[in-house]
Amino acid sequence: MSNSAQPPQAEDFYKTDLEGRFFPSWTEVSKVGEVTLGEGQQARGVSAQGETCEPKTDIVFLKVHKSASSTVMNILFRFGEMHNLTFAFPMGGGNQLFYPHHFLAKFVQGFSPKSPRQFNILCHHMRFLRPEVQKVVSSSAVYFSILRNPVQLMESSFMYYKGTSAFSHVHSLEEFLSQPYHYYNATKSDSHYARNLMTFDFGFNPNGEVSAKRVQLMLKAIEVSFDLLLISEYFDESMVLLKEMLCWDLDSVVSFPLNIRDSSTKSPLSATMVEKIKDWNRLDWEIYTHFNRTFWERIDRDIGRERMHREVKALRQRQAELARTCLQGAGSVSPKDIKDSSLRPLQHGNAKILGYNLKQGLDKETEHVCRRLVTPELQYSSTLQPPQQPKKQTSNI
Ligand SMILES: Nc1ncnc2c1ncn2[C@@H]1O[C@H](COP(=O)(O)OS(=O)(=O)O)[C@@H](OP(=O)(O)O)[C@H]1O
Repeated sequence: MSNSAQPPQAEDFYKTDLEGRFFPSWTEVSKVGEVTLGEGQQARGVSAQGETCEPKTDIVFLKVHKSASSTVMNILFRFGEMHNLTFAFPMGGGNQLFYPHHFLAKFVQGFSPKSPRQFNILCHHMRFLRPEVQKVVSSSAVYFSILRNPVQLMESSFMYYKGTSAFSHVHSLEEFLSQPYHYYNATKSDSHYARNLMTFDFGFNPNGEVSAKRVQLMLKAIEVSFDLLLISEYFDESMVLLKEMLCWDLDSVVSFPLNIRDSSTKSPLSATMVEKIKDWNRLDWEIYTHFNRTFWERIDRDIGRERMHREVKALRQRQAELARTCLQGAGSVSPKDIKDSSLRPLQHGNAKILGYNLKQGLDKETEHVCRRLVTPELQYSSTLQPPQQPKKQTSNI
């Protein structure tokens, strides 16, 4: 990651640890050897401070595109399945809540204004609209989302949404950035994939003017609605914050990265391109830099960096242990090498999305746990979804 792509606050936290490690985190940690159960193994129902707390089961997760949100969703699917929680599935059997429309309660399977219903977990892709969301969850629900550096987000989005109107006529992201208004038409229904995608997913206008006042209003509105904003560049730290907020144990937030791209479909970004992407996505940049700062302030306030370091270490050790138990080889594999077709993730645009092979000969219970960890979003969602009307939406974009 280019330094100039990174806002100030996030860089200095055990830098060397993070620089060498992005994917797959367990390959490095697995060298550590023995797995010890540290503070991270807090029993469910007991907070890190030793006070009792009730695990939270009413949850709204705004699944922001291209921000590691499928990995978070897998965590929610596993927790919900294990604890028999209800999910707000999209009506008609689709995978998205009629995105890119603003969310409406009636998009949820089983909800109708005449017989309103509340669900435990709302986590499928949607464009956020708080008053409508509030109709389908408890008033005590916890709201959270995840953000990603808009520079890397756009590079990912360009490859994944290569077929959309703004990107389909250019050969490279560089070409698009050389004259974006030539290719970008804000009135097209898929233009949001090309500019301020986070701003759009939070429900705001991605083409709005960037005045200080407007930015402040947007940040305030997000702050009022969301209890926690995770940062995908600091995924493990995010999981520690999440488990603390939800009063869950460490095992509940362990994951393998999902929906990850093969490096052959990633493009290097020059310093000039980084600056252009920041300018082009100015609203996203404002959101990201603000909540990246408050993320670290929250860690300092609630956990402290030393304890965070220990918790992250425990989490990575647990992931390494699970990887050794569950996976063939060192980690993710190319889609053509995934032996079990039910574990093959959706391939989209120009992105090559990696997956996993499970070890052979696992006992039934272990196989179940391992399979769930690596089941791609669409397959997992279908498994959990009760039988319903013929499908209306099918794609993952
Ligand atoms: N654990 C973890 N930490 C950091 N980053 C992660 C993690 N898991 C997934 N990813 C990266 O997230 C990108 C996919 O995001 P989404 O799952 O939100 O995409 S989607 O909108 O649902 O298609 C995708 O980014 P790109 O590889 O750059 O495309 C993934 O690599």
